[in-house]
Amino acid sequence: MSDARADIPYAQTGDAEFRDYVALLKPRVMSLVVFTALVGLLVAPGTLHPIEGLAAIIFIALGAGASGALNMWWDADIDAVMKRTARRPIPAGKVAPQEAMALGVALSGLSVIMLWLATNALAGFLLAFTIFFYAVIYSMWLKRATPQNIVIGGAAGAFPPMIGWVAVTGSISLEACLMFMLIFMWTPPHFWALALFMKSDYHKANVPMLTVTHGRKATRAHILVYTIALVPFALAAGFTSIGGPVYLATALALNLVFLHGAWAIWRRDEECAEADAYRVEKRVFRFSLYYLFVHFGAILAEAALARLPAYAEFALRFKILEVF
Ligand code: HEM
Ligand SMILES: CC(C)=CCC/C(C)=C/CC/C(C)=C/COP(=O)(O)OP(=O)(O)O
Repeated sequence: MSDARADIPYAQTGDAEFRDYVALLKPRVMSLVVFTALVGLLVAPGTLHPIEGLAAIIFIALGAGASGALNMWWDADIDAVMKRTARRPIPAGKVAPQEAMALGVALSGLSVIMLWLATNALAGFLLAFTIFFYAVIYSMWLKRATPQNIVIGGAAGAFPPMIGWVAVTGSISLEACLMFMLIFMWTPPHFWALALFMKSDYHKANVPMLTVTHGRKATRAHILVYTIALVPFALAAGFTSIGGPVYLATALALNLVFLHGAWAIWRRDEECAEADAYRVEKRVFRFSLYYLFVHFGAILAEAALARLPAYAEFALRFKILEVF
């Protein structure tokens, strides 16, 4: 393992603002993490007191943020040379690397302990494992070691809905595993579509992303293969307690569009892709975010529909009581 951040002199401007510390927590990626964790928590069988549920989501978000800060601390040297990341708080000289590390460690400890206390030990353990996986296994080890970095490392981002589910039930189920697999199999096409139009960044930073090590043609083929492998997991969830007709119809449509995009990426000739500024690749990357968001939205919609009769009965009884 190479020493990533050893003695890199980041000029400190000393003018860190609150928003720089927020940026360390990778808030935009956190939004999807929070949403998927929230869905896991809301659709799990059983109930959590609303205050406990809110606390669980806040601590999962804090844990995700903590792992983001640790990732930015470790990867500051990479971030400094990539155009997309050069303005992050550490390479920009706003926040000292040690400060980011301290924030990451402190928030990790706090979020894990608080999630444990608010819900249960297994949820706390899974959050700790997820932070460890993203910060240590992915950032410190795999990212600089193998082009399979994001395939294995992607597991970190797949845990949040499982953590939400476990926070309620205290155990792992088939449904929790399918939500995990949905994100796990989705991550490679999500990321490689982006890497196709960001190749020079990773090349410059010497990060062994698939585009750099195996070339663009191989990356295009990998996107197609992983998208095909993703489909059965996405559809299988429709036949469990978190699925139903709304989910299945939505998943079918989303997967057809995603497959079509992956196919279009695979079919592309490099010269024509470059000539039209990677429009297809950019479209597939943007669609990947929509894909995941809407899948989890459909899971939530199924849960709401399933609970509708109970709510209706409650409302009806309430009205009848009012009459008498
Ligand atoms: C190892 C796995 C992953 C890698 C390498 C990766 C990489 C990236 C990169 C490089 C971006 C562009 C960010 C930017 O423009 O600064 C991005 C965007 C994004 N990713 Fe991922 N991602 C991964 C997994 C995930 C997971 C699991 C989620 C959520 C469940 C996720 C959610 C997002 C979101 C919401 C954005 C859009 C952020 C924005 O608006 O800029 N990603 N991802
Ligand atoms: C609950 C919890 C701890 C969740 C956190 C897990 C999580 C959101 C993982 C996502 C992985 C991710 C965004 C990788 C980005 O790769 P990168 O870091 O190489 O991207 P970069 O080049 O933008 O830094």
